[in-house]
Amino acid sequence: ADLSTSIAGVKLPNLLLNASGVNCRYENELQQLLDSSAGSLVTKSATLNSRDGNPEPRYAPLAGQIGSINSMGLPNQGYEYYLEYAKKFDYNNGKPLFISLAGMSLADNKAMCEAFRDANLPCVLEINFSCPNLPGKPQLGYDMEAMEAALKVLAPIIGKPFGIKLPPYFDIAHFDQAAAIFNKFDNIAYVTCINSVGNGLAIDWESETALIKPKDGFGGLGGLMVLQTSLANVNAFYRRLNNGKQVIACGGVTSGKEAFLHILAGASAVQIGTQLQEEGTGVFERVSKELQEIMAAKGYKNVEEFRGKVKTL
Ligand SMILES: CC(C)(C)CCc1c(C(=O)O)[nH]c(=O)[nH]c1=O
Repeated sequence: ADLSTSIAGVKLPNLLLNASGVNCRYENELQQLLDSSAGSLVTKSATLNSRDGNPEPRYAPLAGQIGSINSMGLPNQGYEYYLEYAKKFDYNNGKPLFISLAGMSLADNKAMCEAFRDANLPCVLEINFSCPNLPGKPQLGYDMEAMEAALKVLAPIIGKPFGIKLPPYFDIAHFDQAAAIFNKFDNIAYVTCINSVGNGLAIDWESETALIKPKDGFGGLGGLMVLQTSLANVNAFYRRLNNGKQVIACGGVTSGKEAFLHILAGASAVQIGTQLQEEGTGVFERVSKELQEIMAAKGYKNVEEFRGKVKTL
């Protein structure tokens, strides 16, 4: 079965790719993704200057393989490292390149977007709206006015199709408000739903201790436990976005089954985070095969035949 797809004007031979943040901070990790069965790759969200991130342990899998918790603190090489990588990237290798940006301020996001615009490269920018906002204010993705103000500055600078990485929403009014904002910007080509479910707390019952060190153990939740929230965000934006805007799914994909569900919910591509962290890049081959087996069993030749076709009662 054909798993290829197009996003923001670039063609992915396979709709599976990594979630930003996992196995994508360093060039050697990015090469591992290129050498895998993934159809594309996205870099670790970049900030203006390089960052070490939070003290460890800052990532932990949850017992029973139900998911993960992380408070990495945006460890990355600084945007110029990823700009250089994007300048020497072989765009004829068959897999497109996505670059994630998470400025610590609108000024930082503006400067990074201007640098990528001036370099005029075929890579696709994915702006991480879980980036922090002013102190005391929620992350950008939860501040509708700040999110619209940021897009009014960044969308014209980027000029060409780009994507935004969104935190999960849990209120229908928020789906409505966020989608109405995104529909105002013609060059928002896609949204990636979801980033980790913010500020969970994982505690080990034997040691009576939080699993991760930063933020008193508070961190973003990922993996199978966030699947239903992710499916809802994928489908909510699939139903609300117009003018051909697409949705990339991220959240809870451990096998072909969850990838299939995300496509039913409306996803044009599917990112894998926690399962990639736990299993390694072989996950792309395994999930691709499982998805193709499911499609064959159901008689689907390509994903267009069932994308967004989730039935309701
Ligand atoms: C949470 C932020 C540090 C503000 C952004 C980077 C990020 C991180 C991180 O680097 O801690 N972890 C996630 O699960 N998603 C993210 O978007």
